[in-house]
Amino acid sequence: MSSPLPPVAANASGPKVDVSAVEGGDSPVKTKGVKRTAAAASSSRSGGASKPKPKRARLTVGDDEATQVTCLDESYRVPLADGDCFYVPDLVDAETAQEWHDELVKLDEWYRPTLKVYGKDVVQSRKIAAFATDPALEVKYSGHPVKMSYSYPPLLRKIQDLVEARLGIKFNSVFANLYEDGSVYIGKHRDNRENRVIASLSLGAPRTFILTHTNPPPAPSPSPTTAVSSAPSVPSASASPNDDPATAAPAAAPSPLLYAHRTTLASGSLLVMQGATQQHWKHEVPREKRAVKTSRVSLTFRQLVF
Ligand SMILES: O=C(O)CCC(=O)C(=O)O
Ligand SMILES: [Fe+2]
Repeated sequence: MSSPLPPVAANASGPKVDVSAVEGGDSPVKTKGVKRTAAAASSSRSGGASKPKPKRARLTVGDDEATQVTCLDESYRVPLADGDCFYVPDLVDAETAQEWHDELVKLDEWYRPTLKVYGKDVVQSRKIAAFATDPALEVKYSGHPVKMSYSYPPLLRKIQDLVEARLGIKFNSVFANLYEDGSVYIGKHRDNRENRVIASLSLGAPRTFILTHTNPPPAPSPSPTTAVSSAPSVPSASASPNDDPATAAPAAAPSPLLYAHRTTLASGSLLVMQGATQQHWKHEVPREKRAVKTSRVSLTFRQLVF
């Protein structure tokens, strides 16, 4: 059985930062974070007579750190309320995507992380493999350090180069997920705001992806006489037949923005989440035991600010 991933930020030697406690959330799946150890931070600098302060995961980042994807055509936008999300259905063709999948599943770096779930250590059934370009970058999932590899396999480097060229930004890490079949899933969660941009490349079996707004507007009233749509994504019911058109309040125009979104991530597709998306939305790849019998790899390229 697959368990969802409850990642939290911390590092081995610095003070612990439990981002999940701050961000809250109604699912057992918490957030993911990053920081550098004092030792790692100093080892990545030249000189360093005075010991630098440990860099801690933060919940907010400055505007100057806000490198975002700006070059994608608006036709790729997923019109989320309070979110900044794009879906490119065909970053690479299906044949290439399958070839990459088949090559990546052979990597030595795959492992099942151990998670703390309600105080107990649980081995996750979904394998992951994590890579970072910066040797100072450390991440914890739920109290356990992620096994991070600091050298990229050539294919992964090639893929990251391609994604970076397409999006016009650089990433400093990639977390790969292996969904061996439809029984493997990732529960509803959000990744923390240190993930300034997450670009997820899907390779192999198509999988359902669900985005849920954490604070949608109230549903419209069921009563036809009092019906006033306050949920912008739901078209408002027409006014009651008794309403005098001259005096009736104008119906609220339905907003084109979404408060929930369900889609299928095609093989070779790229999904980009950035801006305030993680603050206002949760996402998941649900179990599809019957429908999905083959394997999928997602490469989640991350721009982690630390
Ligand atoms: O596999 C996916 O498409 C999503 C993975 C994800 O949400 C994550 O790694 O945080
Ligand atoms: Fe995620």
